[in-house]
Amino acid sequence: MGTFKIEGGHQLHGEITPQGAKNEALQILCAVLLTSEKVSITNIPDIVDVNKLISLLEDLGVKIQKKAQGSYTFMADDINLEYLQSTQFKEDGRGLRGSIMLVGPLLARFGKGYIPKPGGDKIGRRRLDTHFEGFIKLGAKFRYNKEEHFYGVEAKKLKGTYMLLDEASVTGTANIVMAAVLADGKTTVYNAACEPYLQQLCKMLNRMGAKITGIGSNLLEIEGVDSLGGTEHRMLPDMIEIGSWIGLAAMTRSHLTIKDVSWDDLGQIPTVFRKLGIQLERKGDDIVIPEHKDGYEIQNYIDGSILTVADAPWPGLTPDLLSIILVMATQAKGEVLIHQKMFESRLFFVDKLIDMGAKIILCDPHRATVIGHNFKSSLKATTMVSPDIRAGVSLLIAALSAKGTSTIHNIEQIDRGYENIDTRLRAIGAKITRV
Ligand SMILES: CC(=O)N[C@H]1[C@@H](OP(=O)(O)OP(=O)(O)OC[C@H]2O[C@@H](n3ccc(=O)[nH]c3=O)[C@H](O)[C@@H]2O)O[C@H](CO)[C@@H](O)[C@@H]1O
Ligand SMILES: C=C(OP(=O)(O)O)C(=O)O
Repeated sequence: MGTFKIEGGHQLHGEITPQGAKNEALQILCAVLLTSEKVSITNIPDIVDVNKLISLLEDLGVKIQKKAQGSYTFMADDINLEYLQSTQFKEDGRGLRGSIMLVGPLLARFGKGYIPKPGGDKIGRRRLDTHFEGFIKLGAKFRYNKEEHFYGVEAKKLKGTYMLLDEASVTGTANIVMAAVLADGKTTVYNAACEPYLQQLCKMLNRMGAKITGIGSNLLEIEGVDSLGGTEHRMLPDMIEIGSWIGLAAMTRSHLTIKDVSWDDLGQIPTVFRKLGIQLERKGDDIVIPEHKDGYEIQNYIDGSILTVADAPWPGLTPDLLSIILVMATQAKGEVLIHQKMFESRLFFVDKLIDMGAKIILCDPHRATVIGHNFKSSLKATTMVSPDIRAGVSLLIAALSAKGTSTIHNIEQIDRGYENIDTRLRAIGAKITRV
């Protein structure tokens, strides 16, 4: 178990460049299986989950060349389908959530796709019904081995159809779209998820020869084609990392510039931070956060009632930023209700913040009320364990703002999604070491 030691209470300064988007990378990498031609991808983040997926692709027989940091070519012209039945695949496939998106492309191109119950954050139930109901609608036969938690779908040829998803699942929509692009005829997917990750995936598939319309909406129409070709793709900056750096700047009252953020793809994110009192300036494509010398004040609603920050499928606020917003609110002036609607176990980490002196009432597993200190009292350093990727980063931000030296164990959870976070934090003045 890896550990960070953090000496908190220091102001940070300088520029930070966000990595490529983790959740986009996981979709895009799976899509290379849809063609035998070369696919070149840049801005791939060097993080544990992505590297695990690249190694799964390699084990499947994909030829991979690293051209430079974050830049790779992939060629899936000789796939070893037997690997999918191996014990190694049953082990490695469960190492991350994103591996589930291997199924759609494999089913579409090779007529079969298998996956062990995938891993990812332990943040509540994470069902896969939407994915498999979609494949079944496209004509696939489904089986599930309960003992091994091993899922399988098979079909000689998928057939386009209409489907109304039971929920706007991000990875579910990606999986279904990747299956439908090679199906016979037209598929309509209603209640589709439409995060920038998915918009990027659909645009890439269209460049490969797919015929997808409705990109960015919750109604996708996909006219099946016989085959797809190679392409080039560049990952967007990671909007969750961008939100994390905004939270960090606020809590440490630092002047930070976040470079090349792709503002137009950030949706609600800047607006929500502004409602929490954070000043964000747009300079070209950068976000500049000035030093908040006098703190930041949470806005109430027009009628004077307390602000609620809740997650919702895109274009609502992503659930992946709620833990960061919650930690930031602990030093705001005012109160806010954080409502994590999607996941059941993502707010339990507030216990640690309470130990550190934060004023939080956990109302139930989904809701927490935060009463900010307005920097009148700082958080106290402590020892903690990172329970999941976003809670881990939130605790790290809390530790960087706290008085004294904190210890965070299980930092593998943070490394799953943040590239060289300690090195990048040291470059802006943080006192953090990996032990
Ligand atoms: C690898 C990857 O891309 N992971 C992201 C992806 O996970 P993932 O694709 O696994 O998440 P889903 O979109 O399937 O759903 C997440 C959770 O939200 C619930 N749900 C979903 C849609 C909906 O309309 N109502 C609803 O309640 C689901 O039941 C589930 O518990 O999307 C999540 C939701 O943005 C993010 O937290 C994850 O970081
Ligand atoms: C929940 C997350 O990731 P995953 O779906 O990979 O567990 C996340 O990125 O916040």
